[in-house]
Amino acid sequence: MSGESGYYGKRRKWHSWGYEDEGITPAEVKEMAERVAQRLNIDEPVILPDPTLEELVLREPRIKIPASLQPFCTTDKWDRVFHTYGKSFKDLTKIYRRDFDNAPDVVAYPKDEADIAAVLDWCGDKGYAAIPFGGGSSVTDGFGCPEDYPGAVIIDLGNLNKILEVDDVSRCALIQAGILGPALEEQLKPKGLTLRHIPQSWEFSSLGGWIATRSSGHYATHLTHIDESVESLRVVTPKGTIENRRLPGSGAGPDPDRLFIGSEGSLGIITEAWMRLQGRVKFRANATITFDSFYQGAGAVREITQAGLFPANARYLDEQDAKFYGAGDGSKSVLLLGFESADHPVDAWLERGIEICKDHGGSVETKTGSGGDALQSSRSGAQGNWRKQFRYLPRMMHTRAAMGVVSFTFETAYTWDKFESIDTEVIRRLKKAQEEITGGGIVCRRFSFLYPDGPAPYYTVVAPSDHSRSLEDYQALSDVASDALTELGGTITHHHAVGRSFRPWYDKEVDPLYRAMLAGAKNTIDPNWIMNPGMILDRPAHFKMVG
Ligand SMILES: Cc1cc2nc3c(=O)[nH]c(=O)nc-3n(C[C@H](O)[C@H](O)[C@H](O)COP(=O)(O)OP(=O)(O)OC[C@H]3O[C@@H](n4cnc5c(N)ncnc54)[C@H](O)[C@@H]3O)c2cc1C
Repeated sequence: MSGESGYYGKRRKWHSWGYEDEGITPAEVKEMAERVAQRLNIDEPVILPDPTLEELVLREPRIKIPASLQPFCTTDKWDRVFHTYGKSFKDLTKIYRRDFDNAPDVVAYPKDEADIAAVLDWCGDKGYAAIPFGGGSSVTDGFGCPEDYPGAVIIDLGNLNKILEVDDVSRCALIQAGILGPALEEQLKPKGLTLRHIPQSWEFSSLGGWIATRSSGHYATHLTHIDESVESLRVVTPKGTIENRRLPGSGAGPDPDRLFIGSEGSLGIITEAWMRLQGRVKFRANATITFDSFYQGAGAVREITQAGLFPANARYLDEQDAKFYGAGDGSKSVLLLGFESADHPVDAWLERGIEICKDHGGSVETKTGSGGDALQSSRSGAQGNWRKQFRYLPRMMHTRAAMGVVSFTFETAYTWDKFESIDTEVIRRLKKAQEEITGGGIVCRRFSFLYPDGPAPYYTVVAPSDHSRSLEDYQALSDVASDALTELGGTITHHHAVGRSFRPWYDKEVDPLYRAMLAGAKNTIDPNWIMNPGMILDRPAHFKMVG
């Protein structure tokens, strides 16, 4: 059973991104480390070797698996290690520090809802934490087990990986929640349909994880969040199963799906979803446009979004970000603008977008319309480099942890009226903190998603450090960013979820009375507070086990 659950039936690396049989060569690691070291003026980075399973010390499992659950539950070391962490900089640094003090006690690989219900019953009886696991790509500490629980059980949904039904009249499909991005699209392709929800973590993230974290995918505008593609959900909770009705829209009270979308495993386990689909893309048109300054191009991007053009792609990178992704030479901000359709040519939309950019002083570097090979052009030049790095960089992200530099991203959203003032202040505070804490570093940003009323800026922070303090330096810098966003009026997360990492700031962002109302809902369906403790809400101090 160990590690072989899931559609592809093969093991993934537990200390980095990718399958075990996919090699990142030592030369690639060295090249990446040298590039980062050069940009941060580090003379000779010390690159730690990859950790091995043998050298890790785990505490003994604190709990015993009942006989009825043994066929799909395990305490094997590999399984406990693989499911200890997500993939944030903090996680990867702890992995390279060989710190597995808080590994889960048991990992369950349920085949169906009956197995899930049986595990939840067991956890409910004993007070063990029950923690759902989709693709494991959480970057916000989505799985950590609280110390005050007598045991922690990870529920890996990798065996729930099928498309169960396709309604091609309404263009929807019933899909199991544990399916990863590639398997989902593979199974839809013969029907000529697509979900077209492609976060950067697509290869190793699941439908249930996307819904539980309100992820954002391929579309820079319009169908940005997974929320818009959910038609209805089925959720197994400790108190029973909730199945919502399939409806294209409804005015019947608060939306019952919405409570679970973004609940991060704290209310129950999403097992199936009817998802709205689309035809596969036939027409594309795209252009690369440069601007002398980030704020100049931001004006163009705002006007495009407010004109109702809804580009599929409108990644707008500042000078440093463009250089980092190979989309520019570091002297200009770069807008990668793209339109697509399964039904009609989109050249008119691109032309209007370009017109707006030119009004704001933009220069068109490349352009391909529906008549040309827009697919090919999105795979070459600035567009292609960005696309390639977008897929390749996750495979290399452990390098930064291995070399002891600080490297993390964070994202937010706020309204356009506050854009320049918040952005300037966030960068000012981060640069000051970098001077004080790490003696310098890089801060760059892009717009990853756009709304008519505001952008979702995405910041990358890289700073020199060393193995003895990189985690502490990361936390100090990340706290500065989180404090700034909360104080200045942005959200603490646009699409990476709250997790345990951003709970203190989420608690400030959301009205206390609303959180009390959520706690009431949780108490009804999870009276022993076993579901992913610490996510969104904390178990009340006066809590007593029931049942
Ligand atoms: C390299 C990289 C790139 C990323 N790019 C993006 C991006 O472009 N857009 C974006 O939105 N995010 C991105 N992320 C963050 C992450 O991929 C998303 O949060 C994703 O939605 C998590 O899906 P998952 O299946 O991996 O969930 P997991 O990491 O397995 O779980 C995330 C949380 O959801 C809970 N959960 C998982 N499945 C279920 C379920 N079926 N029912 C209830 N709760 C569940 C877990 O308990 C956990 O708390 C990225 C992460 C990495 C490492």
